[in-house]
Amino acid sequence: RNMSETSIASARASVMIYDDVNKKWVPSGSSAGVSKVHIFQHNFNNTFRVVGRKLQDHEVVINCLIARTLKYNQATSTFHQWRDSKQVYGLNFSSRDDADAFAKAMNFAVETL
Ligand SMILES: CC(=O)N[C@@H](Cc1ccccc1Cl)C(=O)N1CCC[C@]12C=C[C@@H]1CC[C@@H](C(=O)N[C@@H]3C(=O)N4[C@@H](C=C[C@H]3C)CC[C@H]4C(=O)O)N1C2=O
Repeated sequence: RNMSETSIASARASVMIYDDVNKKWVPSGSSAGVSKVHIFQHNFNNTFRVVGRKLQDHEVVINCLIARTLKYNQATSTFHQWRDSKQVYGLNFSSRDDADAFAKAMNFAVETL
C-alpha cells in the first residue's frame, strides 16, 4: 500500500494457497488466520493488485497483480479462487457480504484492465 494506490475493496478472509503436490489448501504465510484483504487500484497506471495482511501481526500473506486474463471463480458464496502463473489463491471470506463486495470490485478491476 502506498500513496499512489486507492483501496477499492477490503474484506476479511483467510488467505489460502493450493498445494498442487499434496492436493490440498494450505494457509498463505506463516500461520492460519484471518487477514484484511484489499484490492488496490494504482492511481495513474491503471493496474490493480490484491494485498492481504494478517489481522494479528500484519504479515503480508498475498500481494498479487490482477491480470486482464484473470478468471475469478466464486466456488461458493464465501470461498473464491483464481490462478496466476505460479499458484492458485483461495479466499475463505468471513461473511457473504464481504465476499460479494470483494467479487464486485474484482470484476470491476478485470473489466477495467
Ligand atoms: C480448472 C481449474 O483450475 N479449476 C480450479 C477452480 C477454478 C475455476 C475457474 C477459474 C479459476 C479456478 Cl482456480 C479448481 O478446481 N481448483 C483450483 C485448485 C483446487 C481446485 C482443484 C481441485 C479441488 C477439488 C475440490 C475443489 C476445492 O478446492 N474446493 C474447495 C475446498 O475444498 N476447500 C476450500 C473451500 C471450499 C471448496 C469450494 C477451503 C479449503 C477446502 C475445504 O473445504 O476444506 N478444488 C479446486 O477448487
